[in-house]
Amino acid sequence: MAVNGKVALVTGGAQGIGRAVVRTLLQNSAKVTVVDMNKDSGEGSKTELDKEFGEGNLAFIQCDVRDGAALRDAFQKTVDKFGHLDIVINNAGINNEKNWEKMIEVNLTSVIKGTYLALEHMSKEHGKQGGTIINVSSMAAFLHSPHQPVYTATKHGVIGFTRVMADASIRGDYGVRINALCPGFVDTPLLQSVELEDNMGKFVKFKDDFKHSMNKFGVLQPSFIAEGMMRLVTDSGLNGAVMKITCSKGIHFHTYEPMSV
Ligand SMILES: NC(=O)C1=CN([C@@H]2O[C@H](COP(=O)(O)OP(=O)(O)OC[C@H]3O[C@@H](n4cnc5c(N)ncnc54)[C@H](O)[C@@H]3O)[C@@H](O)[C@H]2O)C=CC1
Ligand SMILES: CC/C=C\C[C@H](O)/C=C/C=C\C=C\C=C\C(=O)[C@@H](O)C/C=C\CCC(=O)O
Repeated sequence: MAVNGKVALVTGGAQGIGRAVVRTLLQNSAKVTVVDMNKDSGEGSKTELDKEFGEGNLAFIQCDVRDGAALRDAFQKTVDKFGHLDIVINNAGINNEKNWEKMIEVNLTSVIKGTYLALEHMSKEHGKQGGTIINVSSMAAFLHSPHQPVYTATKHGVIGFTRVMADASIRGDYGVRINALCPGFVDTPLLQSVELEDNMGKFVKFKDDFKHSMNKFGVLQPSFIAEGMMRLVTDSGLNGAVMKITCSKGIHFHTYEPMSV
């Protein structure tokens, strides 16, 4: 899929990885809606990006992705404003082992909601033109560690859900490619949460292990993750692939044993 002229919706797009991919999409002449709960970051980011790429290419909608009605409304407003929808990146996520029920709502339940809403606006089963969905997981799903039990569970869930939906898209002829993306450690504000008892709860005592892993495996830049996302958007042969992005191997894909019949 060429990106110029396409319409994208990015959750959690006001900062970090999401902001990096929003900027890359705008660089490639896409129209973008940023859906984020942080009004100040969202409006600040829009002001900066409007200066760089001109007004009329970027919309910001303040929305907590856990609010299903508000998320549905954000998708509809995007189609009303830009005419259609082609790319959805379910990126919003948190690290909060203390309020782990909230974390499941953000990191997994809202990714499921975002995927189903994306299909309503893109799938041929709804008479639409097709598109691409990227659901953001993590390398935490492959290299578990003792301090993020529920975060790890949510990221495993994103992969499992995404792979099944990619199969459903083939069988149902949705015309929509659906991928999971698993970054290693990335230099964003999220990483700071590992130091905080408010986020880590009783697991904060393991923070030195986490920092050891960061030192061992390295920390990536958000722009490199955006590069991986753009490859998933533009390469039509990747439906269902699980992309991994690490310092050691760069952009690569997880290989699964073929299912025995
Ligand atoms: N930073 C890292 O090391 C890694 C991050 N990830 C994942 O990448 C995604 C993005 O993370 P980062 O950019 O690092 O985080 P970040 O904390 O820098 O940015 C997350 C954005 O999502 C927004 N957000 C959070 N909860 C929300 C909600 N309920 N509704 C709407 N917006 C909400 C925040 O306001 C923020 O703008 C997350 O899913 C995270 O789990 C995956 C692997 C590594
Ligand atoms: C407080 C921040 C919260 C979450 C950040 C992030 O989501 C957590 C990441 C957790 C683990 C990252 C692991 C990174 C691993 C690598 O970079 C690999 O090079 C390690 C080598 C092999 C992994 C096994 C495999 O590839 O299957």
